Amino acid sequence: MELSLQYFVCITLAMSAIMIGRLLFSWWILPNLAYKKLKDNGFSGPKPSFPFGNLNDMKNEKKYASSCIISHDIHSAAFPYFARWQKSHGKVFIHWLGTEPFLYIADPEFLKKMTAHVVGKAWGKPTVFKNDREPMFGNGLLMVEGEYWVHHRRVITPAFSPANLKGMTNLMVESVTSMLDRWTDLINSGKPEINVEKEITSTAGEIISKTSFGISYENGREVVEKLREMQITLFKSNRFVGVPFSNFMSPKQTLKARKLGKEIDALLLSIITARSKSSKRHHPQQDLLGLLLADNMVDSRAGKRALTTRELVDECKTFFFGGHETTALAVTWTLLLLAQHREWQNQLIEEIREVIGNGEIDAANIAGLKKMGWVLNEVLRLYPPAPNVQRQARQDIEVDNLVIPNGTNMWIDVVSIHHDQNLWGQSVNEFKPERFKEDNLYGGCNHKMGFLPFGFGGRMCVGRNLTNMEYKIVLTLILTRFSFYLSPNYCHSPSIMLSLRPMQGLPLIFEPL
Ligand code: HEM
Repeated sequence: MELSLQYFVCITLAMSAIMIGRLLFSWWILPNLAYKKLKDNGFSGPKPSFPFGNLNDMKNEKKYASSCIISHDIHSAAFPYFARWQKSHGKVFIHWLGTEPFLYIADPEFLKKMTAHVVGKAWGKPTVFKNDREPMFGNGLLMVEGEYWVHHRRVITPAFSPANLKGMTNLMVESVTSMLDRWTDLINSGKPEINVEKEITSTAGEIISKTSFGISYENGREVVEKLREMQITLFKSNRFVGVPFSNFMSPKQTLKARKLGKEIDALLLSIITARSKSSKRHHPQQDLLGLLLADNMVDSRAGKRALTTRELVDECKTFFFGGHETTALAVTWTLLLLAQHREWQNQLIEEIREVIGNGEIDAANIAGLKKMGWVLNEVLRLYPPAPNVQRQARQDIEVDNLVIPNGTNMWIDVVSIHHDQNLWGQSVNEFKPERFKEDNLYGGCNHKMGFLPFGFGGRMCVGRNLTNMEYKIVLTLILTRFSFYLSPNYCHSPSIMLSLRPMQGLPLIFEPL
C-alpha cells in the first residue's frame, strides 16, 4: 500500500516536472534562443518582459482618439508604439507579442531582399495566430502552408478567371441596385443621412453569398453576421495573444469565439451538403463552391488526395470573410475621401458618363474606368484594409550578411510603408489619385515594394480582380444616382480590428442627382 502511494507520488512529481519542463522550453527557452539568434544577427528592439513581451507598452500607449479633424497621417495615430520604436531601432526591429518574438519590417528594400528567394509554398504563417484565429479561418487558403497551399490555391484560382468574374456582373448590379433603392426610399422619407459602412458591408456579404456560394443572401446572412460577431470577439477585446494561458485571461471571449466557430461550421456544412446534393442544378458560372466540390470529385475518383470536409468548411469560412469585408472597406474609405474631395466625385461622374453613358454595366466597359482605378489605388494606399501581413520563416533566410533564422515570426507594417515620406514624397498624407496616372502600378513610389495593399509574391491576394470589379460596379452605381457629403456626425477613428476600419461608422448625407 505504502509502496504504491510512493509510486503514485513519484509518477505525479515526474509528470509535473516534465510538464513544467515542456512549458519552460516552449515559453522561455525556445523563444529566447530565437531572440538570441536574431540579436546575434544584428537586430535590436524594445526590451521585453516575461510573460507579456512588449504587449503592455502597446496596450498602454494612447489609442487613436476619434476626432472631427480628418488627418490621413494615420500611422503614428493607429500604431504610436511602432512609430516610437522606429525612431530608436529603425525600420526593422524585434518586438514581442507575449512570449513570441516578431521581426517587425517597414523597410521595402529589406522586404525585397527577404522575399527574393522564397516561393509562396515556402512561407509559413505564425503558429500563434494560426491557433488564435482557428475558429475564424481554420486551415483555409489564408493560413495553409506548403504543398497543401499549392493544392488549395490551384483549385481556387480558376474561380477568379476573367470569364467567371464576367458571369458575376449581373448578380453584383442586382444586389447594389436594391441597396440604392433602399437609400432612395430613406432620402424620400426625409432621412438623407446614411451610415454607409454598415450598408456596404452587408451588400458585400450578399454579393459573396450569391457569387461564390450560389446561395441567397437570406441563407448567407447568418454566416456573415456570425463572422462579424467573431471578428469583434477576437479582435476588439483586450486579449493578450502570445501570452501563456491568455485564453484563461479572457475566458468569456475564448468560449464565445469557439461557440461561434462551431455554429459557423455547422451553417457552412449545411450549405456544402445542400450544394453537393443539388449538383444537377444549373449554376451560371463556376462559382467557388462549385469548383471546390467538382475538383474534389475528380481528385477522389482519380485516387488523389481530395479536400476533407473540414478543409472545405475552412475554405468557405475564409472566403465568406475575406471576400466581403476588405472590399466593403475599400468602398467605404473611398466614399469618405470622395465626400471630402467633391472635385474627384465630379471627375468620376464625368468619367462614368463618358465610358458607360446610359449603357449597361459590364466587365468590358468598367475596365475603361481608369480614373476610378487611380482612386481605388490611392484609397488602398492611405487606408489599406489589410494593414499588415504576417509570415513565419520555414528556412533560414539571408538578407545581405544577416540571417533571419528558420521559425522567425515576421510582422510587415503595410500602413507604415504606405505612409513613408521617404518613399512617397512630401504629399504622402494627401489624397492624390493622380499619382497613379503616370505610374499605374506603383503610384510614383520610389520603391517597387512600397505599395502592397494585396500583399506580395506568390501569396498575393487571390481575390484582387474580384475586388477591382466589385469596387467599380458599386461606385459607378452610387455615383450615377447620388452626390454626397460628410455628415457633421462623422468622427474620424481609423482603427485596427484585424482590418483597418472606421470604428464609428461613416455617416454621409445623400442627394439624388
Ligand atoms: C480590398 C480588398 C482586399 C484586400 C486589401 C486584400 C488583401 C489581402 C492581402 C494583403 C493578402 C495577403 C495576406 C498574406 O500574405 O498573409 C490577401 C490574401 C488573400 N485574400 Fe485578399 N484582399 C482583398 C480582397 C479579397 C477578396 C475579394 C477575396 C476573396 C474573394 C480575398 C481572399 C484572399 C485569400 C483567400 C488570401 C490568401 C491567399 C494565399 O495565401 O494564397 N481577398 N488579401
